[in-house]
Amino acid sequence: MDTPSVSDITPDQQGKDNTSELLDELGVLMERSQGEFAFACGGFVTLPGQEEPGSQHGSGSTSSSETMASEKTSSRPITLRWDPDDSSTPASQCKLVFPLEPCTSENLARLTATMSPATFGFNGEDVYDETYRRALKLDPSQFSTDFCPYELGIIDIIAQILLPTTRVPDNNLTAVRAELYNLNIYAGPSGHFRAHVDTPRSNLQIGSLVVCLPATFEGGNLEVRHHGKTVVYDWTGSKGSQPAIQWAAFYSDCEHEVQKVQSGHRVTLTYNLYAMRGNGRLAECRTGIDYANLPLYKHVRALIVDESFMPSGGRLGFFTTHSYPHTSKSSFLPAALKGLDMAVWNVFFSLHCKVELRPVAHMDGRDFGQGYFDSLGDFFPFEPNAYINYMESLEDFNCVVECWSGQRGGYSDDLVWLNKSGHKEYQFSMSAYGNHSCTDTVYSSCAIIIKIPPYDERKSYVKDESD
Ligand SMILES: O=C(O)CCC(=O)C(=O)O
Ligand SMILES: [Fe+2]
Repeated sequence: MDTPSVSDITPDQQGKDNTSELLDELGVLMERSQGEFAFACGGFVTLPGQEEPGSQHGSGSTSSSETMASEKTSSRPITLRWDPDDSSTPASQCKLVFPLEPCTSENLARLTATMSPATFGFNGEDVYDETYRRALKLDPSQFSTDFCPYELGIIDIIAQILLPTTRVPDNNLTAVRAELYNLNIYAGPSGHFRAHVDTPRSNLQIGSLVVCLPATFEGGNLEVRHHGKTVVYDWTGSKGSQPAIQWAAFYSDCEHEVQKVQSGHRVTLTYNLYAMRGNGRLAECRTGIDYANLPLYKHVRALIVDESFMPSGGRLGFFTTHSYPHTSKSSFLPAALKGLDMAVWNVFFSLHCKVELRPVAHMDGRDFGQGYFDSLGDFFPFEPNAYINYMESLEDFNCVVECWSGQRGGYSDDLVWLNKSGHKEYQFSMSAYGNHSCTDTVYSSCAIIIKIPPYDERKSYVKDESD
């Protein structure tokens, strides 16, 4: 069945109705706003070099205007120790200090000999395939390091950029917890990891952090993609004349890849990032986004006070621009919304519109964002059931969707969609390709459904606000 389009709206015969044009403008603004919200951020921390003690700490976000944090910090040299294969190996031979000195190349060779080939998750299994990923890994139980992303402020920066504040009462996720996942080495001439999406480890996981320790290598750019945009992290160089620890963090649903390392060793620590009810440094002094200053807020407010916009009220639908886990009761939504999705939620919520998250089901092959909308689920989250446990393929998913929408779905003739679903390509691949095998968590499309009150009702709210 067809999705009602903006132009299908019946004009209110009682008065002037500019809804159609106004919604077209709002849709364009939302599309443009996408660029204002970062999906990845990165930075560096210098270490003391030969010439002067390090004193610089930078961070860049991927939003249209690059930002650099000005906090001045530098790191001490980073020590890495690991368990030897043979217990007679002296500790001094199982240790590296970054920036790497050329004289430690024997220890580096010993480390790579200890590490195992890195697998990736595919169809619920850990697979080793060098055409897809060529890298070495070491489990955190087998090494230790004095590198701490909290100490250098990296986690605070990530929380500021990737964890937008929410107006959801009693459910604020304001801090980020980083859990060390692996030590990896991508070595020349062919270390790489083809495009994939990391496997979420829990419903609270918001993303991944990759920290590149200072060592010499060529190539190995990390490319992170979301909504047709790509951010490239090139960690080959030092910062000015100083060696640096360089890092990038990105949302879980962003596709990313490590380009081929031509020579040298690209040594990284990877972390899983989880949203937390905060009690870190940021919890009491968040300087998160002030939604009232967003162009989107001003635009929507102008619509709400406009008598010719949806004079009798109505419902709008916005497909979330990020993917979210939906197979658990504890999906932590809407508190865990990201980027533009959180902005849309907050903007309409602040303007007294009822907002709710709803699952969207669709059949394979239909372009539901362009007029083949199938079914809007009744509630969110979608509870796990027997089908989900066996869901490893697109066919299985379609079966689940059909079952679910038959039982619980509802067509929604009165809904006007503000955007198209941008995440069809990611809905099913989450359980197929990842950095770790897992079938527990899958992503599905979800939408923010906004109830616009009739003008007569909403004008009193607006009046109250300006009094
Ligand atoms: O090393 C990197 O830059 C990214 C590694 C990665 O994608 C992973 O371990 O899942
Ligand atoms: Fe990854």
